[in-house]
Amino acid sequence: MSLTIALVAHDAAKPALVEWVGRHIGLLRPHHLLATGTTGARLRERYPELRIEAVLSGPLGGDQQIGARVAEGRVDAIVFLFDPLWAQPHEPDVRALIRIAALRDVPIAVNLATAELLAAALPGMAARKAAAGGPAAGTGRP
Ligand SMILES: O=C(CO)COP(=O)(O)O
Repeated sequence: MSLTIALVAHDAAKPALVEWVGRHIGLLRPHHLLATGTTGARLRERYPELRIEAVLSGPLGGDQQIGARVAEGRVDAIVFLFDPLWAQPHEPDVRALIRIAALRDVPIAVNLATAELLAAALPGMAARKAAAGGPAAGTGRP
């Protein structure tokens, strides 16, 4: 069963996310990829073969849109490479996305080291979701 994986990166981290997707493209291809606007555009441009659903750009509400799906249990994993060196105008939205992922127990990788671990875990997550016949994550409570 396919997973829904949200991909989000602040500008300084977009190249790293684009490379991460390229390294794991075979693993990612069967899954539903969801991205904030500019991240999604960057990924589509580089990997036109991937189907990527893009929501609004982060500063225009894209983080909130993804957060709403997390709240609804419709996102299985998130890679969110935020910029740890620069404050964002939509900082409350950034915090809200991380918070709702923590609350709903959805795996969220906020750096490349964790994104690599997440990539390695994807096949197992997909198998568990298939066995459960439903969301692999997002249904738990801390
Ligand atoms: O700002 C973001 C996440 O907080 C990312 O948004 P973009 O992908 O539109 O740049």
